[in-house]
Amino acid sequence: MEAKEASQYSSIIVPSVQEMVKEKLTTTVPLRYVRSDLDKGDIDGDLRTEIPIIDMNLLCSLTSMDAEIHKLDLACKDWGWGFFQASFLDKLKTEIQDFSNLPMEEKKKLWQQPNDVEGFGHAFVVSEEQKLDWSDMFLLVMQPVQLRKPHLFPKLPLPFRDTLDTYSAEVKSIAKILLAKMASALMIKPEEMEKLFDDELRQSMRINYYPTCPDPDQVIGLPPHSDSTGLTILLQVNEVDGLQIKKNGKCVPVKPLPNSFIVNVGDVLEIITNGAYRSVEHRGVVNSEKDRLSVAAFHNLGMGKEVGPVRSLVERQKAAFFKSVTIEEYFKGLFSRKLDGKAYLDVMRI
Ligand SMILES: O=C(O)CCC(=O)C(=O)O
Ligand SMILES: [Fe+2]
Repeated sequence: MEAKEASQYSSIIVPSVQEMVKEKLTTTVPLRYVRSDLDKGDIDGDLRTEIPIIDMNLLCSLTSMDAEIHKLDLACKDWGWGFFQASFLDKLKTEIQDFSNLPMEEKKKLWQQPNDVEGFGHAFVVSEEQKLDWSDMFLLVMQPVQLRKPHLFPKLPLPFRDTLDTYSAEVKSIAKILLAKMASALMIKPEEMEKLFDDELRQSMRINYYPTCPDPDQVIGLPPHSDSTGLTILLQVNEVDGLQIKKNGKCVPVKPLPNSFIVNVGDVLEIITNGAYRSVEHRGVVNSEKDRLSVAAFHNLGMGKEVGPVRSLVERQKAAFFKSVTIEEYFKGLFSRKLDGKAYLDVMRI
């Protein structure tokens, strides 16, 4: 029942950009990828625009907890983003690279099926006329484990399958720690947050592959969007630039830092915190020299949970700024649209 519901979300099957570039099927950009519809954005070249770095060790130690929670709190209010230190994930990175370079006949076995968004392919393609992104993705629901698709997860090559399994459990526990600290900073009752992100919490992994492009200014790797999740933990796999976030109307490039993740407040957390924390718009740009890889772990509410501002905040602020809907309704609406900045959040606004 649950797995069936999950597979109702789908996206129109599109060509693999990686294949197109590798097979030299194109030396110019096909029209469907030319994004004259998008604003190129003003790049913020000011080196003082520094993304806050949160130290996970400090955050979790009792003595200096207050200062680091305050930093985390400010980062979420002001940016929707932050970094924290973590052990270096060499093995995972190498295995993701190898996985992305599997021969096409192997990848085809893991391709999206009709009426399902999981597997290799793309998401948010809802019409044959729609412009396409200069990227390929591989999407997989990892948690709760009973929602792993039998035709996908068990078919992943070893040792990548085991590495991804371990990574999944680790980032899930990091996400839970961060959510608990955020609840504490906002004076949300701990049990309210715990109940929302309990053992049923859904974690999806999205591996993004951005091939080189003969004319990078004409295309977009991933259009401006905010993540439609609670919390995203993003790893820039091969340390190639390409991620940009929007801050005060300008695009700020996010340099990949070794030993760090990017933590991203998603729309669902903005709703839950009644707007106290803001999801941030970001995009992926490509270049003509180096392929780029990233892996995003999205953490969301489990089946049957309600997305809406938590009671303790609504009581204190005496108003709810967002509607409450079931997570199923929320996703049905989301996947029937193309990615468009923070537009879907406005649909939820009261
Ligand atoms: O590739 C990146 O750095 C960003 C990926 C992203 O925004 C996403 O998967 O939602
Ligand atoms: Fe994103």
